[in-house]
Amino acid sequence: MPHAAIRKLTLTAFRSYPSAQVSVADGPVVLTGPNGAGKTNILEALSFLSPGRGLRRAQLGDVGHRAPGAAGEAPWAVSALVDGALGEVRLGTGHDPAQEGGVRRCRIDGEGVPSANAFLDHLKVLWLTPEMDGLFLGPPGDRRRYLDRLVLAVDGAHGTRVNGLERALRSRNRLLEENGSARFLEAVEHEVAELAVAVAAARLETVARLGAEIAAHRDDASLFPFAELALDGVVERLIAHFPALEVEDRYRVLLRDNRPRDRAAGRTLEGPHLTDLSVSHGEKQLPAARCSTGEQKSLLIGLTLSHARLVASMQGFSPILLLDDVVAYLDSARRTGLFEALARLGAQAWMTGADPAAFAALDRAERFEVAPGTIGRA
Ligand SMILES: Nc1ncnc2c1ncn2[C@@H]1O[C@H](COP(=O)(O)OP(=O)(O)OP(=O)(O)O)[C@@H](O)[C@H]1O
Repeated sequence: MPHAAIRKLTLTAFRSYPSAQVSVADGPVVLTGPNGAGKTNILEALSFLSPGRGLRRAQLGDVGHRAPGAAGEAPWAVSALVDGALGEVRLGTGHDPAQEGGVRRCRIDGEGVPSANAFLDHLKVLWLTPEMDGLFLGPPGDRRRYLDRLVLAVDGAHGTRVNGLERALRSRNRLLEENGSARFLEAVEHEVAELAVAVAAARLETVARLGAEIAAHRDDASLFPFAELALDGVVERLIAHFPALEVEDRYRVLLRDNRPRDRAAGRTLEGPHLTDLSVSHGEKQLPAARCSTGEQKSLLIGLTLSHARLVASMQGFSPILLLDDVVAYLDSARRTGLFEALARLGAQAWMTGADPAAFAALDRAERFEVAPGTIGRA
């Protein structure tokens, strides 16, 4: 299967790098170096080649390089020469606090584009980071965000839908607070319901596709357990029982009936903005939250691989995978299993770790040594 590949990455005033450049023939790419050297910063730069706030969910003003003792926010930029789904392209993104306020600027071959959504036509970037280890034990909001990233990689319009729903809900909450007229409330609830059904339906569709992808590869799940996924939310339940048009009507009635309760609470208490993604260990039939730490981590690796396969089969093009500190944790059989799975997937994977020995079994890798502020071939 053809795959997206970063050929050259250029960082300007990005995190610990005043400036840096990495050229890669194809990959996989291994970044090693001591703790705090700047390995994750490179993956974060690559994660800005997709919509959103990157793999750290950073504030744009925190990303610019700050010399020791320097104050204020610095402008930063990431530029990448990419072999993407539509051929070779240069993607650029960055932020200048003096000019753009809270907006990340994006360019394709030097031409400004409205947002990083436009990058999705060229490549998808998926990631797994140590911060995600707590996903199954953390608040539903984290799982919802994770779910929406899963959906976004296969359905580029999903981010716009989710943002639209959030905006419409804010309008409804404001109208409730200000005792707005019933006519205005009805109009905004109409919009909320329409977007809510679209968001829930897109999530359900991706979860179903991902479930089918996981089921198709269940037999190779001995190293990374297979997950069972379900969505827990009011609109998702309605979709399971009623035709789409009726779901919208029923949710609108629910919103109308809930007005006094929601006004008192200061927010909308039911809807897809509160949906949870439930994940279980398929073989053990155990909720992921009750699995061991190692099992939870393996479940996430299995999910990441399945998602990458789904994205590849839907786009006919493998995504870029960013695996931060994933390999060191695995025993040698699982390391080899992961390397083999990545090779089968044919995706360009960027992997980090403090110890180069953890990547010894990886064939054909391009290896880089990272030290504070610099990156060079190992
Ligand atoms: N805006 C910034 N300006 C300058 N340096 C920064 C900025 N943001 C983060 N850093 C520095 O980047 C370093 C962390 O880099 P990074 O997280 O990439 O390390 P790492 O190599 O992945 O480490 P580990 O192996 O511990 O995960 C820290 O020393 C931090 O101070």
